[in-house]
Amino acid sequence: MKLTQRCFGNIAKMLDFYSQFNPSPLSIKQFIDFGLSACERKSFIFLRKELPVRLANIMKEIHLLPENLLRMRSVEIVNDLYATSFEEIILFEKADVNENTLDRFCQALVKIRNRHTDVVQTMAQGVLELKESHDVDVQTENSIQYFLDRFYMSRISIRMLINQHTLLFGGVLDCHNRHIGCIDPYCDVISVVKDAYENARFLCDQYYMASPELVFNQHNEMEQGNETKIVYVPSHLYHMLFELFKNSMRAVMEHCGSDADKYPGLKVTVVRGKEDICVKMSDKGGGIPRSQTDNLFKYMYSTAPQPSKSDAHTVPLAGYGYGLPISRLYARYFHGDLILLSCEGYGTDAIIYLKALSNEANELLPIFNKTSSKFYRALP
Ligand SMILES: O=C(O)CCCOc1c(F)cc(-c2c(C(=O)NCc3ccc(C(=O)O)cc3)noc2-c2cc(Cl)c(O)cc2O)cc1F
Repeated sequence: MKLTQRCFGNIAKMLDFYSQFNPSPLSIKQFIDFGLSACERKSFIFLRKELPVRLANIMKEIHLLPENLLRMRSVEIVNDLYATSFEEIILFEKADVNENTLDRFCQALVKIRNRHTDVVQTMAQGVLELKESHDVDVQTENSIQYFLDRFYMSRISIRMLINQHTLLFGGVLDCHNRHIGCIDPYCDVISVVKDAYENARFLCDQYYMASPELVFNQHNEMEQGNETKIVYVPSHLYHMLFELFKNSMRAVMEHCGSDADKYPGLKVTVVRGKEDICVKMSDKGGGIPRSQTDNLFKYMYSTAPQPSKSDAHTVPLAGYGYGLPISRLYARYFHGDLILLSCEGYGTDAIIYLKALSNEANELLPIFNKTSSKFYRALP
């Protein structure tokens, strides 16, 4: 049954009910403390409210999108996915808290996570459909940028809650693994840097038959001489680093030309400060003009046609163009950031800022309210 028919049912009322609550941001410290106590019942009681609140908040924004975007086939598909998942979660609202309910809840979360696997690509397809069918003015482009940053941040946060619950209580217990869900309390930053480098280098070698070397150093202001460790989600850090390595390698190889016999190395500096952990990646890839740097973070600007399967080997470092904006969202999700400092004619520095202290690494969540909806109301 299409969303529109369902929406006039009780979903609309339930959406209004749950969207009146603000999402409750958790810090990495709270994720860790909760994970160490590992009480499935408490987690269930928290999530059966928090997940519908987060889903309803972003669904209300989807419904405020400009008509011509909302009517794109791919956006309707995403809308339906969210409505289906919202319906499934609110079924647990008044369920008895027993073994059977807890098992069914875990299964429902896994089903929802799988259902939403391709939402980033599907939304990108929706933006492409809009670009190909309508003229998009600057105001609409800005509202799409505003929405997608909030939409993808919401998706990162919902998947974080689902992953924590299913990893902690989903039955696959690995007592040797010191991780708390998807969080590593002792994440070694340099080892994630090396992993991301090796994998990006593999793609670079495949296409360019060569790749820049990695030169790294670290400075620990708080514990002189010690390696920099952080309480963090390794997969988030890996995602950011892999994207930055791909971009730096592409710039260096294109700038120096594939016949060069030597390529300037990529320099990575990891610094542990009192408040921040910084990972700076410096390349000599020729850089981009300051006037163009912001465009790299724009969804509309970088929405490239999907790399077709046949020529997927041609530009392996290019994805859907969403790599950088979403990497910045991962950094911002726990109150960090990702910035680009390019010197045209020389090269580019990219800096990832992370919160050094887990009690300061709070989720940054979009909140649906009068302010945010005013942003959309002005649209045609
Ligand atoms: O498809 C994807 O997902 C990857 C999408 C992204 O693809 C790009 C890419 F990997 C690398 C660059 C690039 C260039 C370049 O290309 N310089 C040549 C030119 C000179 C002038 C102008 C101009 O005047 O406009 C534009 C480019 N220079 O520095 C960078 C660069 C960019 C980032 Cl984000 C980074 O972390 C490190 C870098 O070295 C641009 C990309 F766009």
